[in-house]
Amino acid sequence: MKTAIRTTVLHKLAQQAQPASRFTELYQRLFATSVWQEAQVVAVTISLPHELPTQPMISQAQRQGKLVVIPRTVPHRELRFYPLTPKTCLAKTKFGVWEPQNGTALTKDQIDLVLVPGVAFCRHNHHRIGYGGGFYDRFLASFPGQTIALAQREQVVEQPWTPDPFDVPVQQLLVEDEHG
Ligand SMILES: Nc1nc2c(c(=O)[nH]1)N(C=O)[C@@H](CNc1ccc(C(=O)N[C@@H](CCC(=O)O)C(=O)O)cc1)CN2
Ligand SMILES: Nc1ncnc2c1ncn2[C@@H]1O[C@H](COP(=O)(O)OP(=O)(O)OP(=O)(O)O)[C@@H](O)[C@H]1O
Repeated sequence: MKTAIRTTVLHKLAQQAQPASRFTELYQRLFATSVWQEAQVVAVTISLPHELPTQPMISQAQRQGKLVVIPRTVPHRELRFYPLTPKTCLAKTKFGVWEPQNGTALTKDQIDLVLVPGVAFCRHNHHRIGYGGGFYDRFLASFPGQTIALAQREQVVEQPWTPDPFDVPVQQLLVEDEHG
C-alpha cells in the first residue's frame, strides 16, 4: 500500500517543477507557528526539483538568526545534520541531493525543529511516506524536538493506510491552500 501511494504521488509530482511563488502563503503559515518562532536550530533539506522548494525557509531562518542544518546520509541509512553556512561545501550524491562535506554534525538534542520531507502524507494521522530509505523514520525514532511537514496538495492522502511499526508521524502538517 505504501509503495503504491509512493509511486502514484511521485508520478503526479514529476509532471511539474515547483515555483516557490506558488507556496508563499504556505511558508507564511510556517513562519507564524510558535514552533518556528521559538526554534533556534532548524533542520531542512536542500530540495530536489519536484519537491516543495526549501530555499525560502532557509533564507527566512538565516535572516531571523537561526542556525540552519542540513542532512548528510551516512552508512546504515542514518542522517547527520551539519550547519549550512557560507563555508559549507556541498556535493551531489548518487541519489541526486546536495549534501554537506565539512563542518561538525549536531547531536539530536541540539536541533529544535525538523522540517520533514516526504512524498506523501496522511491528512488524518500525519503519517508520512518517503523515498523508502527509512532515513527520517530512523532519525525521528529518538528525536526529542519538534517536527513539521509542508505538503503540496498532490501529496496529501485522504485514506489512511496501515503504518509500519517504525513509521513516525509528524507533529504538524501544513497543507497548501488549507487553513487551520
Ligand atoms: N531533498 C531531499 N534531501 C534528502 C531527503 C529527501 O527526501 N529530500 N532524504 C530523505 O530521506 C534523505 C536522502 N534520502 C534518500 C532516499 C533514498 C535513497 C536511495 O534509495 N538510495 C539508493 C541509491 C540511489 C542511487 O544509486 O541512485 C540506495 O541506497 O540503494 C537515498 C537517499 C536526505 N536528504
Ligand atoms: N527506526 C528504525 N530502525 C530500523 N530500521 C528502520 C527504522 N525505521 C525504518 N527502518 C527501515 O527503513 C526501511 C524503509 O522504511 P520506509 O519504507 O518506511 O521509508 P520511508 O518512510 O519511505 O523513508 P524516509 O523515512 O527516508 O523518508 C524499512 O525497511 C525499515 O525496516
